[in-house]
Amino acid sequence: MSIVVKKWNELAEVKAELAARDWFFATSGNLSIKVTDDPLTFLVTASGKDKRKQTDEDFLLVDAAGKPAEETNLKPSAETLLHAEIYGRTNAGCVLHVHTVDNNLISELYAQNGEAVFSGQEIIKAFGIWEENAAVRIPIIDNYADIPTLAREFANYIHGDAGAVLIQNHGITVWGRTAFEAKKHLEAWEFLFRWQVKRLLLQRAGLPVG
Ligand SMILES: CSC[C@@H](O)[C@@H](O)C(=O)COP(=O)(O)O
Ligand SMILES: [Zn+2]
Repeated sequence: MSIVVKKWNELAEVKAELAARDWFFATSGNLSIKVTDDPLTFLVTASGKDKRKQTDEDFLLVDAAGKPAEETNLKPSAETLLHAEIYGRTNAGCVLHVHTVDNNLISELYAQNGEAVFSGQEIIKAFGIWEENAAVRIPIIDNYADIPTLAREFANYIHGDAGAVLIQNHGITVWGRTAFEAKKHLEAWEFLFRWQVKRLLLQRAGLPVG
């Protein structure tokens, strides 16, 4: 099996799992997986598709600049530049972007702080952090309509081979060394977002949550 086919299958599996979670509303979301390092190429979702559907036109191979690396009628994701920034600056192997109601609410609630901070949750261990009472923080950036501008701002928050950024009233972009790690981190962030939104509502209702 060629490396492209192997990576295609791996990304298709992650895409199906995120689809099963109903995280691809209204064609939103984009995913990618690195295929080669030198030269850098990665498979990225084709733009504008319903990512819940599985077809043989789901992904296309692009280069370090996010341009198609081979002849195709498909258009790479509108947000391919963000993926390219991550692969160009880190050893990440996979990038996942989803829009959920909870990640949008958290991005709006904490936008003025420039980040959202979470602590006191066992699931934080999914980030490989084992200290008691550890806190995790996710930066929140403005949602520029101009993608090169968004990618430049986003690049300021790419600090390692695994990470995540919330784009205000838009969605989350998560990356990891492997597809497994990226998906694990995405699920952990979405757990924390959902927990916090529910917690705030329960607090508001006067229920005894911390
Ligand atoms: C209705 S989705 C809005 C898009 O602009 C974008 O944010 C998105 O996540 C999907 O775009 P795509 O070009 O299909 O990757
Ligand atoms: Zn998006």
